[in-house]
Amino acid sequence: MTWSPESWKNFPIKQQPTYPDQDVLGGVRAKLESMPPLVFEDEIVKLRKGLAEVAEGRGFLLQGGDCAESFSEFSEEHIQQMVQVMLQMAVTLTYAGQCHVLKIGRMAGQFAKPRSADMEEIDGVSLPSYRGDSVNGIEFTAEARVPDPQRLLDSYHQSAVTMNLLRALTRGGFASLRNVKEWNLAAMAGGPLGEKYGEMAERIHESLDFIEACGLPIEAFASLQGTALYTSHEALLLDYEEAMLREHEGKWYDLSAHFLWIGERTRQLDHAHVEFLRGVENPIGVKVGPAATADDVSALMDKLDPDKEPGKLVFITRVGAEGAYEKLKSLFERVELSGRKVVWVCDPMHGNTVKASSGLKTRKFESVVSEIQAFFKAHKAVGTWPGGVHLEMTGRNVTECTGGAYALSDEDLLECYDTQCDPRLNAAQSLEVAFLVAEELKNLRG
Ligand SMILES: O=C[C@H](O)[C@H](O)COP(=O)(O)O
Ligand SMILES: C=C(OP(=O)(O)O)C(=O)O
Ligand SMILES: [Mn+2]
Repeated sequence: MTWSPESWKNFPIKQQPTYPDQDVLGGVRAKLESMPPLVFEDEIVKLRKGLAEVAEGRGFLLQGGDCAESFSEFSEEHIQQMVQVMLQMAVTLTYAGQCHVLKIGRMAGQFAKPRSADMEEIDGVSLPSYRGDSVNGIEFTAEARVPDPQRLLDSYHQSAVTMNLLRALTRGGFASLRNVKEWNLAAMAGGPLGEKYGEMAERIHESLDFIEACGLPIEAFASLQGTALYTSHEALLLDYEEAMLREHEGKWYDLSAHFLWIGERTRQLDHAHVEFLRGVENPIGVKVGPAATADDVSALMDKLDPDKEPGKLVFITRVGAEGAYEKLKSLFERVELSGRKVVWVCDPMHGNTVKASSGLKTRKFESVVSEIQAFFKAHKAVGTWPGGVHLEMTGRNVTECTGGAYALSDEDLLECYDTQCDPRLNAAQSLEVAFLVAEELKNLRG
């Protein structure tokens, strides 16, 4: 069947809100269609080129951000801290891992959540689950949990403001490599990770002094003056995504973000999400869970990347630490046999969610690290390239995942557990992951 912006409507669809009034939704869709785009075609083309380099083994992708952005946690400080920790992680991977790094935030549009259960029960009261701020409210009341289309417009506006700030923060000044020492977050200062980073930043600073002393002014290198931080989210709400499509030279771009991914719960071949995303020019990610077979992966490649273009398709594996090596190896082998170049990214978060004694969702730092190590080991065995990591993280000093250099315990979780949905690595844990990944990259070369 031929693709059209609306062809997804002919397919079954999962994880969608049921809006009480379709006319209100229609009005919101029309309004979104008339809005300016959040990103531009040329940026998407540039990202695809960057991802093609990663697919060929000449770069590494760092993708990260909140599990769910929210209306209430929105502030300049929150965004700046997220950018800051991503800059710290990227420079760590570049310097210690000696690898060019492409950065994508789960930012400026990550508002919709697929859920394991349709209903949530507390003290015998059962209400529809919270599905992200672009769908309904997190408060446990019947009123808040009714899906409201106006929230799509609110999330569009918050994304636009976030985008504006991201562009300002990454264009120059703050993101210039000359500021490498200033990126060290206050929350980490004095701690083991802050110190480790500080020492590395000092060495980078000295290298820049040396280059300038050789007569090469740093200002002459655009790539050291600022950086590119692309945006991404799960393309879950297809009414929103369709309204953000724009046609350019006969091709369709989803201008709600640079990079879009299909979640583990909505990647069925004959369903609406795969249908919608097969028609857009953006690079596409697909989450790949523990039950995925090599046949599933193979069929997804045929459907989403029929022209076999490196940089188009990104598989984000999230199989869980247990048995990860064997599962991943069989997937990598199949793709290698097909002769295709896809980007393989490790999401060590979503297969490792457990319940703490308090009942809170958490993830153990050691499981996160173990899945990343299995990912690298399996790539080494097959001869394929470990293209990147995908993390749920924040620049704030939250207590949502246990373990790490500060050895957070189950009891510590209650101190600052702020997530809207899944537990995030805090700033120090995120940087610790970056140092460990840098080590893996170095070993791979060595
Ligand atoms: O972020 C991913 C999913 O939306 C999330 O893990 C689902 O959480 P749940 O299992 O609590 O519904
Ligand atoms: C929903 C998510 O993940 P998954 O589809 O892998 O469960 C996510 O990344 O927020
Ligand atoms: Mn999540």
